[in-house]
Amino acid sequence: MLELQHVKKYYQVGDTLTKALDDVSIAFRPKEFVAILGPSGSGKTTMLNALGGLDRYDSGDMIVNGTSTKKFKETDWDAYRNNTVGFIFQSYNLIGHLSIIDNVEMGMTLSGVGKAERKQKAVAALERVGLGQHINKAINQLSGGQMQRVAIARAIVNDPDILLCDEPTGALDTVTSEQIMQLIQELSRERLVVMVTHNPELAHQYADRIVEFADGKIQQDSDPYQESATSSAFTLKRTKMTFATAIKLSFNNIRTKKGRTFLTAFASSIGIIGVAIVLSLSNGFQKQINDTQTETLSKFPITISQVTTDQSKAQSSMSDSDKTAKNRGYLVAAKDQSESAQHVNKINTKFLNYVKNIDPEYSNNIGYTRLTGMNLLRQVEGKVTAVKFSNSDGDTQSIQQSLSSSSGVGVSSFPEPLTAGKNNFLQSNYKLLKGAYPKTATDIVVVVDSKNHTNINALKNLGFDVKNGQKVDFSKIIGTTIKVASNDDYYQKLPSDNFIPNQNLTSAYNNSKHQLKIVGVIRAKKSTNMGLLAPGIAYSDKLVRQIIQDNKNSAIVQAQKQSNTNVLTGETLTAQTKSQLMATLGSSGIPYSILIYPNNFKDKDHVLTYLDKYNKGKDKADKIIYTDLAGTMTDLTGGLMDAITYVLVAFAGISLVTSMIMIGILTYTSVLERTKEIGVLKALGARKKDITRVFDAETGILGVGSGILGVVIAYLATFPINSLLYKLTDLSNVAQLNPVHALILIVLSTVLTIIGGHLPARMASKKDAAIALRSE
Ligand SMILES: Nc1ncnc2c1ncn2[C@@H]1O[C@H](COP(=O)(O)OP(=O)(O)OP(=O)(O)O)[C@@H](O)[C@H]1O
Repeated sequence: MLELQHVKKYYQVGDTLTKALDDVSIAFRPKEFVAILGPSGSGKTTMLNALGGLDRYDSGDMIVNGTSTKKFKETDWDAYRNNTVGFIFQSYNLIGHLSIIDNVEMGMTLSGVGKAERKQKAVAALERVGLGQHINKAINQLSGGQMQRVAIARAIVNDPDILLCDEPTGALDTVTSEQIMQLIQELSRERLVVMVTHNPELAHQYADRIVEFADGKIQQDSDPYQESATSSAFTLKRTKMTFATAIKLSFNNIRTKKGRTFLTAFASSIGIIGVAIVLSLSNGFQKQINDTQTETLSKFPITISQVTTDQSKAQSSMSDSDKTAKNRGYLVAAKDQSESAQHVNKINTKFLNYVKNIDPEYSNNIGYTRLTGMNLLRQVEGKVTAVKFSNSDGDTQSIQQSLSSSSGVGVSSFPEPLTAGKNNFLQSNYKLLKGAYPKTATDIVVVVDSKNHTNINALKNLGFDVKNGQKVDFSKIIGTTIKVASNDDYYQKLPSDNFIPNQNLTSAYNNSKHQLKIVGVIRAKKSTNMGLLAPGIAYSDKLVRQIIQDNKNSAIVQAQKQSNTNVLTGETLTAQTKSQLMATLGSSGIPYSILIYPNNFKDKDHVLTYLDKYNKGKDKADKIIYTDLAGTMTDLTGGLMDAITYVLVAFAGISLVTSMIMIGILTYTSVLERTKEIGVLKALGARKKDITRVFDAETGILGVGSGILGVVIAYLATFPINSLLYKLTDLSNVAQLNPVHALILIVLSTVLTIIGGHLPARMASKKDAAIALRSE
């Protein structure tokens, strides 16, 4: 039934050659009890391992049931060990972290026997070896003899044809040894039993046949057997461990080392914690920024100025500014960078009408800044005095004006809604501190900042006698009236054809058609945050339009139109300064800049699309370039946030890799620790793949565990982080862990740890079963 033919197995270690099996030929009967005797190191175990398919030999052949094993593949050997052979070892080789039943069932589990059948067979085998009453004990609660009985039950549960025993009583006392020998003798009535022993008495007492070994050779055989050439069909049932079994094995193993596993999972979760916190913070900050943007930046208008900067040109010139050209022996006369990026927007009536036709659903407020001067007169202590709406004490006005007209911040005229009653700019952005919101074109308001300050120059320029820091009661200001004189009343023509302000302002004052009145004091709402209107006086654009209407055909405008010198000062004018002066005098309805206030952040896109449509098919020079300050800021902060996140995630990622290496080391340790178990599993017929699977399952469990642990810790950490951030920055709930990120991180942790543990797992699977079993 089993035969070795000229089997040789040599070990070459350094210079010494050990002939563990030196041309061994021996045949066994299907049912007999063979004892192998011999001195230590004579090759007994080597032969037993060869018979059990645990170890390969250098030459010769083994015949099983008339079939040569020369053509056996790895999986055939696995199946052979699983179906045909049962092993009993001196040191029992039970898997400590599994129950008695699980140990006995393992071989069947590997060959895919169903659960009920497994249980029934395992219980029967345990009863057979006399352990029926101890089934529920843990392995470490059993005596040596009982453990050996479990091992015997495990060996015979699959009813193998061959039982191989390597000094089964070597570790047992005399009485127990006798019992075990009786049991083995009983089993040999149904099958072939080959037992290696050092004990000649026991061998002679129980065995049917004694084979004596020395120096790798059979010295004596008490009952040799000649195998007749039978060739009965010999089929092997393939083994295959299910993933569930792998998980169960690993899970049980992990359970026996709870403390260590927890520490490892915690240590390797630090990477995940790092990444999760970084992500949740950047997530939260981005959200905060977005909220602030939608809330505050949406209040920023889209501005269209007569002179603007072409951002695309400005940027491209910036990016190649660091390239140094070679000395070519000439220089280039070139425009200044900012000048060459300058674009003149041809704002004309057609474009003004286009803007006016914007859908009020998207933007209901359109403001204008104009250069138009107003001839303001006020009666201060009975005397008519020229006053002005201005925040400056000198002539710096124009710089401030052009700045505010291109950014939309700090302007003095407020837009009136396209559709009344809806989305009113003043009412939605400004709080009334006293008085009333303006109703008519001649109603003006005083704007104060969050500290209730207003610009002192604005008050001084209106004829109020105030000192820095002086408190002025609302009642002193509200109700103040100012008159607007027409150009014709305000300016008088000299015989020299030049104009000067009228000496008799009283008649101009009395002739005035427009009486302005300060009706209220307003302050930007908290949610607005942004001083769109400069502290000081704010008036409606409608007022300015009326003044332009009045002055368009005034004498001074007519005269200035004809002349290339300033009709007030006699200065020579360039085309540009002339048109500026004309605008100041109120000659044209074309504003210096247009400010479009979108109703909210989302509507801004619609507004931009609407503006882009105007440019379609137009020449570059005829295009209208707008400035979207809010958009520029959004892009900037978004990009910045992304960059910071990438850097931080990269740092945290390093600790992820560290975790991965750690898991690798841990799996390696585990492989070393479980070498014996690997040997046992192989002896039971586990394939290489199955062994890999067991360790992959273990690292998988560890990966999922550390991923979940990391995510949970990171989630818990967001609470103290948030309360700290709240104390520091007043921002609430900044750190927010995105569930999708959490899930991705768990998957990532699992994948990384499996990768980290896979190499040691592969190593484990390649371990030589015979060597693994010899390990202590
Ligand atoms: N992996 C190995 N590498 C080198 N030599 C080995 C290896 N395994 C076994 N040997 C040698 O092969 C010889 C036979 O060993 P084996 O274990 O088969 O002897 P044994 O008769 O079973 O000894 P014992 O009764 O002490 O268990 C010994 O000299 C041993 O040192």
